[in-house]
Amino acid sequence: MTSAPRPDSALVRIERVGVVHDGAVLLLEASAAVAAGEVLALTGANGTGKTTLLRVIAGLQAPTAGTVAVLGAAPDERDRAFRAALAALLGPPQTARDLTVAEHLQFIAATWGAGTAQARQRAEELLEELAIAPLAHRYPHELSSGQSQLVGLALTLARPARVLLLDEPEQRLDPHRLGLVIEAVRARARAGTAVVLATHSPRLLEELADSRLHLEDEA
Ligand SMILES: Nc1ncnc2c1ncn2[C@@H]1O[C@H](COP(=O)(O)OP(=O)(O)OP(=O)(O)O)[C@@H](O)[C@H]1O
Repeated sequence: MTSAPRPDSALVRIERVGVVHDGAVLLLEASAAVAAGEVLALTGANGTGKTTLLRVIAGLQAPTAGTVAVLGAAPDERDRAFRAALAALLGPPQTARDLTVAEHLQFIAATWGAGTAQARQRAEELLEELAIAPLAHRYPHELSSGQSQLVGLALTLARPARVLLLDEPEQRLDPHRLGLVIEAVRARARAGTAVVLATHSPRLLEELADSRLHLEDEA
């Protein structure tokens, strides 16, 4: 009797993924697998390809070598099922000048199926979780850089996600706020989300990461 092939338990699998652009190496070959509930940290010096690898997993950049699978399929940014499975904070999020922070959060929740009351509640929960409730009625251009980072994270966490990608979530955060972010990401992982994050923060690495992929420059 032949047994059926076992489904891949990894929500994210990258195999020998590399990116070359105009003759320049953006990312040397990288391989990793991330299961539900796991946090993989990408580390390495500036310019070793951490953001590039996150962009590849998010379907924003095609690899020039190797393969990447998210929930068993190649990333497709325009596929709604893929968009419903993956949330990413890669640089400042796009925001609308005429919507407050709370309205942005409600809008995202409503986009993904929440009714009005539920969307409002979801927004309040995220604002509380990241201690940014006092910013609820600010517009995006009325925030400090650290506050913008927290709001960007809240907007990302407002999306449904079995896979969460974060590029240096520690940026511009004070130690207390960084602790809140670590808690928030840990809670998502405990709920079964696979997390891939790039970081230069020893604390984040120590407190959050289950595994680490260290990227190197071209020798
Ligand atoms: N649009 C682009 N065109 C050409 N080269 C690029 C482009 N974006 C990034 N690179 C190059 O790709 C390499 C990897 O950049 P990437 O942003 O992925 O590094 P990183 O590890 O995230 O760096 P950091 O720690 O500074 O954030 C770098 O050498 C960078 O100069």
